[in-house]
Parts: sequence; C-alpha cells; structure tokens
Amino acid sequence: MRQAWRVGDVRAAEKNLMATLPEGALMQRAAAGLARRCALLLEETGGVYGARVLLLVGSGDNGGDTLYAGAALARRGAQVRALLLSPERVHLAGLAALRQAGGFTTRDLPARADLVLDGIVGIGASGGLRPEAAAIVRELPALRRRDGERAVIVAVDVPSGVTVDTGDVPGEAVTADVTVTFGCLKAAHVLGPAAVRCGHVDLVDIGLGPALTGTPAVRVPDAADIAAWWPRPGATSDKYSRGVVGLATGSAFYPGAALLSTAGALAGPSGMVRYAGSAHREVVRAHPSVVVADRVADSGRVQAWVCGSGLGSGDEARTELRSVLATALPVLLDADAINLLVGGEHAEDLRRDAPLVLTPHDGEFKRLAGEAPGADRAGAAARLAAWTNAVVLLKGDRTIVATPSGEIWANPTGSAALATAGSGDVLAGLLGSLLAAGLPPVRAAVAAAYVHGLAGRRAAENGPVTAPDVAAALRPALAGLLT
Ligand SMILES: NC(=O)C1=CN([C@@H]2O[C@H](COP(=O)(O)OP(=O)(O)OC[C@H]3O[C@@H](n4cnc5c(N)ncnc54)[C@H](O)[C@@H]3O)[C@@H](O)[C@H]2O)[C@@H](O)CC1
Repeated sequence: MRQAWRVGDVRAAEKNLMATLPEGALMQRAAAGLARRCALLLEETGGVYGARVLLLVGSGDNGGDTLYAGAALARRGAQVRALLLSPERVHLAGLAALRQAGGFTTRDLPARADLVLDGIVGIGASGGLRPEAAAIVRELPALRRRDGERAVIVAVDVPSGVTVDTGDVPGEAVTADVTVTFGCLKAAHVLGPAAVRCGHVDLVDIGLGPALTGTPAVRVPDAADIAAWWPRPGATSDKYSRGVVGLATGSAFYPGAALLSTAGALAGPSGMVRYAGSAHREVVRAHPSVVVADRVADSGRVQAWVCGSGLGSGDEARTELRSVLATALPVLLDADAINLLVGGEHAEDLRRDAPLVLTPHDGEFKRLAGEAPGADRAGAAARLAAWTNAVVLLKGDRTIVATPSGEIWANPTGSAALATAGSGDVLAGLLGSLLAAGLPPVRAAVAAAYVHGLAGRRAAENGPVTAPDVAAALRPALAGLLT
C-alpha cells in the first residue's frame, strides 16, 4: 500500500525534520534526487552532455529545487537555461548555483529543448496558474528535442496548475511525462485528473517518512494487498462456507444487467451465486451454475446482496430493494437502487447495522447527495459515506472508496476502457461476491475496483471493449494477480 499526504501534514513533517538538519539540507537532497532522475531520462534520449535543458522557475522553493538540479546538470555538460517567471522573487542561492555551473537565464521560451523541468509552483500553489505561467504551459507540447520528438517534461514535486490536496485541475496545467516528488506522495499524485497529469511518479527519499504522523489523505492499494486480501478456498471449504452472493439485479426490460452482474459475481471468490428477479430464465441459460428465483423473498440463504443494476424503478423494484435492506446482511446498492433512494422514502431502511456499500457514478452521486462530486471528489465521497453510514465507491478514472470514518482509497488501475455500458454491473457483481466471502466492505470495494480495472486494461489489449469483455477478462486478470 502506498500513502499520499495533505500539504499541511507534509509541511509539519518538513518543519520537524528541518529542525534537526543544517539549513538547506532538505532542498539539497531533493535537488540531488531530481538531478539524478533527469540525468537518467537524458541518457535515454542521447546523453546529458550537450543536452538542452529548460528550467521553468517560479518564485518559491519549488523553483529553488529546479535551479539546483539545473546546476547539477550543467556541471555534467548540459546546456541549461532558466526561464524565471518572477525574476524579482527568484531563489537567489539557487540562481547563483546555476550561474556558477555555467547555466543561463532566458526571457523567452526556446524553440528546442530535450528536457523541461517544471518548477513553476509546487505544494505552495494557490488557485489556478497565473496567466503568464499558463501561456508558457500551453506552448510546452510544441517544444522539440534533438531527435525531433516532443521534449520530455519533468514536473518538480507536482505538475504546476493542479490542486495538490484534491487532485483537481481547475485550468491550464502541466502534463508531465515524469513527476519527481520528494519525501512522500501528495494527494494530487493519486487522485482525479491531476494524477493523470503526473505521468510516471518517482519518489525521492529525503528522510521525511518517520516525521509524517497522523492519517494519510489517501491510500493506494497495490497488487500484493489485493492478493493478500482475496479470499481463497481451503481444504475444508464448501460452496456455502465460501459464501453465497445474492443478486437482485436486472429486469424484463434490462436482462443484460442481470447477466453482467452474474458474470462479475461468478468470477469472484464466493462459492455460489443466487439470482432473484425477472431475468432468471436468461441468467440460468447463460450461467447454469446459478440458482435462480423470481424474487428476493423466494431466494434461499445468502451472505450478501447486490441490488440495483437494471432493476428499474417501479413498485416491483421498490419491493425488492426493501426486502434486501430488511436483511441483516451486507448489501451493495448500485444504479437503480441508488436512484430509488433519492425520494427519501427508504431513508429509514438505510439505518441498518449490517454493512452497506454504494457504488454511484457521478450522475447517481449527484441525485443522491444533491450536488455533483465537484472539485474535491474524495472529500465529496467521504461526506456521502458519513451521511449514509455506507462505504461509497465513487466511479471514475481514479475510482475512490470512502468509509464513514473518512478513510479514503484511490484505485490505481483505472482504464478509460471501463467507460462502457454495463461495466458497472460487472463491478457490482464482483464486489458482492467479495462481501459474501466475508471481506470487510472497504476491502471488498477496493479489491473489486482494482481487479475490475486490471480486467478493463486486459480487455483493451484486444481492441474496443464492451462490458462482457470486461467480465471475461476478470478471470485471467485474477490468475495473474493471485498466482
Ligand atoms: N519545505 C521543504 O522542506 C522542502 C520543500 N521543497 C520544495 O519546496 C516546494 C514548496 O515551496 P514553497 O513553499 O516555497 O512553495 P512553491 O514554490 O510551491 O510556491 C510558492 C510560490 O509560488 C507562487 N504561486 C502560488 N500559487 C501560484 C500559482 N497558482 N501560479 C503561479 N505562482 C504561484 C507564490 O507566489 C509563491 O511565491 C515543494 O513543492 C518542493 O518542491 C523541497 O525542496 C523539499 C524540502
């Protein structure tokens, strides 16, 4: 698991650490790490000696890191030019170091650069980029390097223009190939559209780790976490002890949702899938191992329910939702079930002791919460989780999982391929299977999003992706993860 931290916590940790070190030591560590990464990138594209390096230098310490790293590259023979955005407020010692190493300042963006270091603004950013910086950032994609390819762009700490604590990108912002960050990850590296702007994130150890205390802003699972959490059958397992998941999904109008949620559930770890609903004939025809009934009340025992995908909005759907919520079992509500909650008539049913998981996309989130997730998606998900006392999985390129107590996870395996009709039904089934197998709801949500993302990526290797492709790719994705 990786952890990302809020700016306030990073600043506090830096302050504590700096009190134990000579002045400027942290910046020297940061700049040395940055220069090393940049040199490696230049070696991949023709070498450091003679390479053209452009520094975009803002007025704070982020610019200072950039100038010192530029100085190190100049000492290795690179032609380093610094474009100062606020010459009157530049980091003076950094500028002196650059000049002493043979680097220059420039007033204009050059036509050619092999490498660009974006040191306009780091964790001290407030608001969107100022117009002058924004104008420069707009020109960056046109810069060419010596082999005619696009210049490599390295963001120093964070890409300038992103909102560091939320991952929002309110306006113009740098799109980096690599982001070299210091001490720890920040939320922008793992959340929202900012995470996409970071490119590959490289973490330089400056000794900050032990000084970081409190709760991380965001946790990011890795493959080892998911493999460790994933329930596996043992020698004494049987189909019931592995958990039985019940699906109250689909309808005569939307039988496909029933099939897709079933396919998702069958790839999960539970030992049996029960389906309850009016698409039961289609389900059993496509998936002979599924035990079917035509309504929740007539279904046998299960250990968790999935309700919603394609359920419809009529009286029958309401009855099914009420039956599911009346159980003392973990329940996942998706799609139509979330929409049915909006009128408020199920508010009482939501006050349950057993776990509840909600899996909205932005539209469903807006209907339920009364407003769109907005710029702070993680904060919005956490507020909805606290309000509904549910684990909320907010779908997106970096799907967020939030708990009622404010724990936030960001999924790193997202794929644009998952933006396809029915892909959420597959996710709901898989997540329900994990709940039935006994995984705590937050882990079930995080693990399902992770594997669903892997499956989306795998499916995309064979061309355009539909939801059945995602379902079919779950098993190979799991095989790769669990073996
Ligand atoms: N504090 C520390 O111990 C360390 C800090 N480091 C570096 O220092 C950075 C933080 O430095 P600062 O606190 O000086 O802050 P920054 O350098 O991130 O930015 C502050 C400056 O940028 C300007 N600014 C703010 N928002 C802007 C916007 N939207 N557009 C254009 N300019 C804007 C402000 O006027 C201010 O002068 C980190 O990101 C990191 O790069 C590293 O050297 C590691 C150690």
